[in-house]
Parts: sequence; C-alpha cells; structure tokens
Amino acid sequence: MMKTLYDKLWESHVVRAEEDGTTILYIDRHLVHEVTSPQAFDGLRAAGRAPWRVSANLAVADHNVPTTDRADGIADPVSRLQVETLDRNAKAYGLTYFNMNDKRQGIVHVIGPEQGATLPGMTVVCGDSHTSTHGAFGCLAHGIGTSEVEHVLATQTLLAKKSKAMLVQVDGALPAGITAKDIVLAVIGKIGTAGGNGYAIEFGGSTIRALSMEGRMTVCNMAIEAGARAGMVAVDDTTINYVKGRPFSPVGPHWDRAVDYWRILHSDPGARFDLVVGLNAAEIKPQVTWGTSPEMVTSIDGRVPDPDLEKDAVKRDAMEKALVYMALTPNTPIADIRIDKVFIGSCTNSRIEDLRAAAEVVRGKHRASNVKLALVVPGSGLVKDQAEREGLDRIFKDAGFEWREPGCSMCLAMNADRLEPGERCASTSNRNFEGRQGQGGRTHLVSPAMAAAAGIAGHFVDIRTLR
Ligand SMILES: CC(C)[C@H](C(=O)O)[C@@H](O)C(=O)O
Repeated sequence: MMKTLYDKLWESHVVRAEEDGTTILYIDRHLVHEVTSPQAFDGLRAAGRAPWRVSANLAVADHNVPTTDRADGIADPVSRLQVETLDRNAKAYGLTYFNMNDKRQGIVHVIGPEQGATLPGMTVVCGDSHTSTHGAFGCLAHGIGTSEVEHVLATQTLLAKKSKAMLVQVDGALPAGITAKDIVLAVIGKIGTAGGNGYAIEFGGSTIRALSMEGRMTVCNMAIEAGARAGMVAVDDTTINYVKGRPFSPVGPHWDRAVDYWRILHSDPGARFDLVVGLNAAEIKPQVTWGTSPEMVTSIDGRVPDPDLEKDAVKRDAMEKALVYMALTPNTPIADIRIDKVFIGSCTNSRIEDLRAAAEVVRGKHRASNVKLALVVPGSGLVKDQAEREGLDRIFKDAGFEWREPGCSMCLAMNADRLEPGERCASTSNRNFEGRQGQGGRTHLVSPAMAAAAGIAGHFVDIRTLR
C-alpha cells in the first residue's frame, strides 16, 4: 500500500496499538523549556521516578529570559523562579541543558534543529505548541501538555491517536519578495485556524521543495495556527545537507545508515490523503494580518474588511470585535496602517535568513520617527554570533533598531519586552491574539522583510515596490 510520510513516521514509532486506535508511540526527542516543565518534574519526583532515557532530552530556558544584559540575572520574580526551577531540574536529572548564559541558548525550536537534535524520521515533542516547527525535517513533531511532559520523561512514550492526513500542495516559483511566512499566512487565510483540526499536514509541491530548511521551519511552525498539531515536509537533499555535521548528528557509518533510511521519508506517489488543498505560489502576495486571529489576514494591497459584507453571523461578530480591539476602520488600506513598534524574532522568524532579509531592507535607512522601538531578537546565541560576523547587528543599530540577546521575547511578552496598551506592532511572530504581545497591544503578523520595511516607513509598505 502507498504510504504518506505521516503513515511512515507513525508506524515506525508504534510500541503498542489498541483496537480503538489508542497507541503508545515511542518518542525519540524530548525538548524541554521552563514554562511547561516544572509541574512535570514535580510529578516525576513525587512518584519517585527518573527520566527513562536522559539523553533523549534537551532543555533550554527561552520564554522568560531577558533580551538585555543578563549579567544581573532576571529582575522579574516569576520569570526568575521559572528559569531557576529549570536550572535545578536539569541539573538534578542530568539533562543536557543550555542555561541562559550558554552561547547555544536560544528558542527551543531554533536550537533543536541548529544542534542536530532534531533529525529526520524522529518523533519530537515538547510542552509547546510550536513544536510543529521540527516537522520541517521529516519528523512527526507536535506540542504536548505538561502531564504528557511528565509521561514522556518517565516512559519515553506518549499515548496518542492518529490524525487524518492533509496535503497542502504549493506549486510554482515564489514571486520576488514573497517568503515562507507569506505562504503559511496565505494557507491559514485559505483554510482558517480550524481548517487543520484533526489533521497532520504535509506541506508539499514545488514551492515547498524549493524552500530552504529555514523557510520550511517557518511554514511548519505555523501549522498549529492552522489548527493542525503537526506539520511536516518530506526529506530531500536540502534536509540532509542542513543536518550534516551538526553537534548531535550521527557521524561515520551511522551517518550513512541514517541517510539511507531518511531517503524513504516522503509520501509514496499515489498515497492517499484525506484532504488536499492547493495553492498557486504566483498568486501569493505579502501578507498582513488585520485582526486578532491568524486567519484574519489579507495582502498588503488589500483593505481592512467590512464586517457588513460578511454573511456568516458568527464570523461577522468576530470581525467586529477584532476591529474594535485593533482600532481599525473597515476599508482602510492596509498600507495606511501606522505602527508604533517592530518585533523581528520568535520561533517563526528569528533564524539567520530572516535576519538577513530584514537587514537587507533597513540597510542605510533609518527607523521612522513614529516607530518608538524596533527590536531584533535572534533565535539563538549562535544565530546572533553568525549575524554579527556578517555585520547585520551594525546595519540594524545604524538604522535605529535594537539588537538583543536571544529568546522568545515580545512574541508573547513573558519577559520584559512588551507592547503597552494601544500600541500597534509589525511582528514576525505567530499569534496576533488579544494581549499576546502585552495587554491591549495590537499585533500585525508579517514576514521579516515586511516588518523591517514597516519600521522604516512607519506604516505597512509593499515590499515588492522597494526592489
Ligand atoms: C508557553 C507555551 C505553553 C506556549 C505554547 O505552547 O505555544 C507558547 O510557546 C506560545 O507560543 O504561546
């Protein structure tokens, strides 16, 4: 029988399956961060257990770390407690841990792939919904809850039921200025934030195959925003070249054997999907969200929609509420929306290619006077180093952008980086929910180049016209 990539990943990890489909899945890699692990470790301790396979875990503090100088530790007591708790737990159980001052520290979904801790064919879980990111490597990767974190620590397995399979097929050459972020926002605009509920999404087609691993990570990262816990991309040379030579990657004969196996990690021609959604890359324009859900998205040449034209009463109500929160008037051209802050970072868009794209836009220019703050937060210490070697930090600083230490930062304002009430932000992150970037803050999701361009112009601009 022809199998999907998802079938192959699932079947190769079944420890035991019940008749009703309830399955014990083996977990190859468990990523751990400070927000969702404290109670899991407490539970483990209370039951007198220890991690079943210590080496399967990689822990890092990312959500609560300051992005300014860390020499004085963390000022906020709640953030400090979370990070210190992870420090203690990682030490007590002997987990590989990149503490806040380790050069390898960064956002968990950036450092996993960067270290080669995420490898093709793995099952990867973490107490974090954006674990879908790792599916870019031909992995079955998704978020889990804290009680599951404890379960994985204790048993290296997870109770799961198989999802349905969706193929999102994107074909054609991407027009200039269009990025992976625009692809995934366009997908969410098309299928909605519930479109992927109950599915694992495979992203395929010539456009996806032409993306770098960083682009594929951006796409898979936001599968969860389309309602699918897991997103994935087939393994090809791009995947294998990326993985080669990373600290956790196999070497020697193990490498050769692994590559032989990784080569089968694609859907067989003719494999059956429960749903296929097609997108034509040529039609994708720079995307900008206007509302409080990632599906409330349009293109830069669009306008804020008019709820009066929406026939569905539930949707109309949601639009009206979103427009009040976002302080936007129907029919306003997106390009007329002025912003107060810029955030370039997050597990969606904080990798070196993202920073390069943003730097290219701001080079030799300066932040607009109405933009109070433009933050650039690299995804890891190693991304930061690389960017500095390339002189990107100087380009940003010369343009009046702040160059910070790595972490989740203003994606969700668990540290000190936040929007003040009423502030409007061009953000490369993944969620534009009410209060996401700070109470009363207004988030517009865009690509790194679009965020950078908005920071220079003071309002959204069509990146395609700047080339
Ligand atoms: C803190 C964590 C539980 C949360 C998630 O799971 O997604 C966060 O990373 C987010 O992006 O909202």
